Order: sequence, then structure tokens, then C-alpha cells
Amino acid sequence: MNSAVTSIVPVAGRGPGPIEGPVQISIQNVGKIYGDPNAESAVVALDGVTLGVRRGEFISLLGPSGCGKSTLLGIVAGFQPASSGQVLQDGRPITRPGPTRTVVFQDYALFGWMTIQANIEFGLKAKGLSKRERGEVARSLIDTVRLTGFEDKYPHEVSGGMKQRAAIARALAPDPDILLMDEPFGALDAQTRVLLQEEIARISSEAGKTVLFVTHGIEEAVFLADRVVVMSPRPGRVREEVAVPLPRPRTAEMRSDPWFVSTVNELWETLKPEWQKGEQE
Ligand SMILES: Nc1ncnc2c1ncn2[C@@H]1O[C@H](COP(=O)(O)OP(=O)(O)OP(=O)(O)O)[C@@H](O)[C@H]1O
Repeated sequence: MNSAVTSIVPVAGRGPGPIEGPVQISIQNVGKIYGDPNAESAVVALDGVTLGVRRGEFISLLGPSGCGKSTLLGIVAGFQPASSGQVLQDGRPITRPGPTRTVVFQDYALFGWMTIQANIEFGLKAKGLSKRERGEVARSLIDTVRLTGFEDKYPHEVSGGMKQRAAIARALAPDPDILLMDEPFGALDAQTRVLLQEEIARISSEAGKTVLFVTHGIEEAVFLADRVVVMSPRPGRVREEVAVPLPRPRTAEMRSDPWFVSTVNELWETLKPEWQKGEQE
């Protein structure tokens, strides 16, 4: 463990400091093995991951490719079970997907045959809202993600950034407690990515959601998070945590803040050797 990075603590007077309050997601000693655990081909994706996420906290899960980030997110979503350990939401075990947790994927996962508005409204039918109410919620979210004027377009008619804005609005539509984001900006060009980082920082603060954000972008992880949780190469474990003292709302100028620059550099210097090793394996 790198003491230089782990020793970083919120700086007094710089920002809101660590999020206080009850733990909403409790990841307890979670392990995941793909395949027959006794077979040589078994893949140990996660090993003893323990993490508490507070209500309203934005956590970036940072780690090299293949370290089990998506696996962990999938277990929290309820898409797949842990092989050992458990995940609790507000004290209750997560055993299946539920409307209080929604997921944004890298590949947008929009329905191509539905307009942007219909995509956003989709999840609201299950909540029993009338057509008029669904329309109102969708229009408000379209405004939030700055897609006004594009509501009647189909996904193939808009840019990648717009598709991801729509996917974020769709995930917010059922008013979940927890937003799970799996490399949501991974498919976007660098400029769009930066713009959407600022958008999601704004939206998540305004909406007060708990966010688990998976990325292998160090700068993105630090810019967005209240706490960056760094995972080790496979089998994924929590390697270290960095509390981010920057105030909210996060703004573009913070990327040149001395704390930000040195933390990103420190993380890169710490992680580079093991990430390079992972690339070669
Ligand atoms: N369904 C599966 N069956 C077998 N092995 C799997 C399965 N899903 C993932 N794995 C393996 O588990 C390990 C962790 O994968 P995972 O996708 O969770 O990592 P990741 O950190 O999200 O990677 P990336 O950043 O590349 O998306 C990898 O070695 C992967 O090949």
C-alpha cells in the first residue's frame, strides 16, 4: 500500500469534507469466482472486498482492466450473486435487481426503436404513473440532461454524448436511491467525456444520489468522487482509498488545483507499474 497516497486527508476549509451519515451500501467481504472453484480454469475476480458507501456519497471505483470493477457493480446491482460475503442496502441483503438501484452502461443500452423521450419514460410504466405524469417526469429530466429539442429523435439520430445523456436521464427517471455507472463515458471522445463529467458531477449533487462510478480514468475518478476507491489487479481487492476535499459543485478550474494535479500524478505513479504488468499478462 502506498502511504503517500493513503495519507491524503481532506484539507480543512477546502470543502464539505467527507460525507457523513448512515452507510447505505455495505459491501462485506465479497468474493467472486467464475466457473467451478475447484477447476484450474476458475477465475477469482474478487477477493474479500469490504466497503461502506454513505447515503449521497459519490464513490469512484478505480482499477485496471480486469480487476473486477464491473463484477462488483453487477453484484451491487443484483445482477449476479457474490460467491462469498454479502452486500446490504440499508441493512437488507441485495439478492436481485430493484428499482431503487439503476445502472448506466458504457454502451448506452437505449432501445433503438423508441424515441429519446420514450426511452426515458420506459421505466416509469412499472411505477404506475399515468401517461401525462410520465411525460412530465421525462420532460423535466430531458431539461436536466440538456436534451431539450431532441426528445423526438431516435438514438441513431443523435451523438454518442447525447445518447449517454439520455441513458443517464432514463436511469434517473424511476428516482432511484443509488446510481450505478459502469464506465459510462468510456466510448466517448475526450472532449465530450470532459463535458459529461461536469454534467454528472452537477446532476448527482443536485439529485443527491448515492453513486458508484466505475472507471479506469484516474483524472475522471478524482474529479467526480467524494472518495476514490482504488482496486488492486485481479483478484480485485480494495487497495487504498483517497478522500477528495474539493468542494462542490465541481468545476473545470479544479482540474488545475494543485491538490488535484498532485493527487492524479501520485495515483498514476503508484498504479503505473502494476497496470503495466496487467497489460503484459
Ligand atoms: N461471466 C464471466 N465468466 C468468466 N469470467 C468472467 C466473467 N465476467 C468477468 N470475468 C472475468 O473476471 C475478471 C474481472 O472482470 P470484470 O469485467 O469485472 O473487470 P473490470 O475491472 O470491470 O474490467 P474492464 O475495466 O476491462 O471492464 C476478468 O478476468 C474477466 O475476464
